[in-house]
Amino acid sequence: MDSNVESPEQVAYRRMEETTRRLMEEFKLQDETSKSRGYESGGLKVALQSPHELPANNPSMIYTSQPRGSPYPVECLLRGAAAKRELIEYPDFPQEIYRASDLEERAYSIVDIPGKGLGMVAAQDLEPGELITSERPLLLAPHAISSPASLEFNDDATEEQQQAAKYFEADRMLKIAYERMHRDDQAAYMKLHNAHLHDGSGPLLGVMRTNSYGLFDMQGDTYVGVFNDLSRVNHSCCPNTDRAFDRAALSMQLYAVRNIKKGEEITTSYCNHLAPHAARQRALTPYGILCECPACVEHVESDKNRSRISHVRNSVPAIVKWAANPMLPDDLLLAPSLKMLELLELEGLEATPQYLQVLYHLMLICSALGTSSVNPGCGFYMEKWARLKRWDVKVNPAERGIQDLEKIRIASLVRRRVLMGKEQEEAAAVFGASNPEAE
Ligand SMILES: C[S@@+](CC[C@H](N)C(=O)[O-])C[C@H]1O[C@@H](n2cnc3c(N)ncnc32)[C@H](O)[C@@H]1O
Repeated sequence: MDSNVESPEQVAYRRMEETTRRLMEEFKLQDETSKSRGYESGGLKVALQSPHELPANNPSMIYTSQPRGSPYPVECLLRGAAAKRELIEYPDFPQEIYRASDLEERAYSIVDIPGKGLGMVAAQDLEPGELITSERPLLLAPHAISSPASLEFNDDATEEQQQAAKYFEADRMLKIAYERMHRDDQAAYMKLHNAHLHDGSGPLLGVMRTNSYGLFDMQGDTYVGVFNDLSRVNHSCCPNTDRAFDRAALSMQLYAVRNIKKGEEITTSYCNHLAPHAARQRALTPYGILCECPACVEHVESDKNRSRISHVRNSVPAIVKWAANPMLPDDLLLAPSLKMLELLELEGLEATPQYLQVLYHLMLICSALGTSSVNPGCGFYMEKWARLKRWDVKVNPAERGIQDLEKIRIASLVRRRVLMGKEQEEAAAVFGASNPEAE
């Protein structure tokens, strides 16, 4: 190899040094902590003490590799001692995970995708709910790092100067974290795509802004992470996967939300993909993406469909009322729910809460109607729902599902007029005297 040719990492380092020099000159900075003529930074005190020795309201940035002692740690940049404490005191933290590269067979590979750079494709057929990979970030930091609140500006500082100073400070903070990272992780970070080469972001911030996913909220900050493989997944407004962050293992899980064929591209959403086309395009512009997914190509029709879908609400109380009232037709809720499911699948919106909500409604409706009268029946929708719902980190799906199913079971007995003595009492307790069957 020609030794005069710079590697991508060397180019990135050189650019980082150039940016640093230019900004040091522009703001007359003497060293990292000195006061400049244009602005003063209070954000760069580095705390190396144990979090237990620092007061909870200590504003210093904490640089820490977590989980400590793990062969596969995450370089974390945390805002204050309380944030570090909250991170490491999370229930069951730390759970160890495998690196995808340690596994003999991976469910995906990273390849060139025409017009999109690199991307992830399925190395095998995948089913809805199937885990594709679980990966720890290379670097974790507060989302708001690119606008440090601790900067104070002179009155005559222009907006442009203020923006440049914010990006500069952010890159300096990221540089400290970067220098603590393992060499392999540094190289992997620098190889990632940077869509912010010309807007004043330093190279580390540019990579972070291009490749990070939101992970969780802690102490009023949203934390984001940059990944080695997961950051290679390209965007689609009809994504075939969804993501869930496991805090105990400090890792992001990527799972299929519909059938994915071997060789098919694996996609995720970088924005609110239920929003109208124009809003999505605005959100994707900083990534340099002109999305050509089916929803963007046919955006007039798709916007109408997505607007209808965005109005899907929790209808469990209405379903229970219908189930307990035999005067109402059997297909009152079944037909519109089936149509809504079809629309969601047509739009490729399986990675939305609305999809789960409609599957759940169908599960309850079919349960009330009895398995024999509906095809494919309650079990079919329940299985689909449960496969995706198990990734929901917020709710214990088993508990909620069982409670609602119990209500529906009683309501459907009312509907089918097959109530026994004890069930009549239960129905009276659930539906009160307004229910003719329970009186
Ligand atoms: C997080 S990276 C994804 C991996 C990237 N393709 C790479 O080569 O490393 C985001 C960048 O990928 C490209 N990208 C992602 N989704 C795209 C899409 N739907 N169409 C075109 N380019 C896309 C854009 O250049 C974007 O800035």
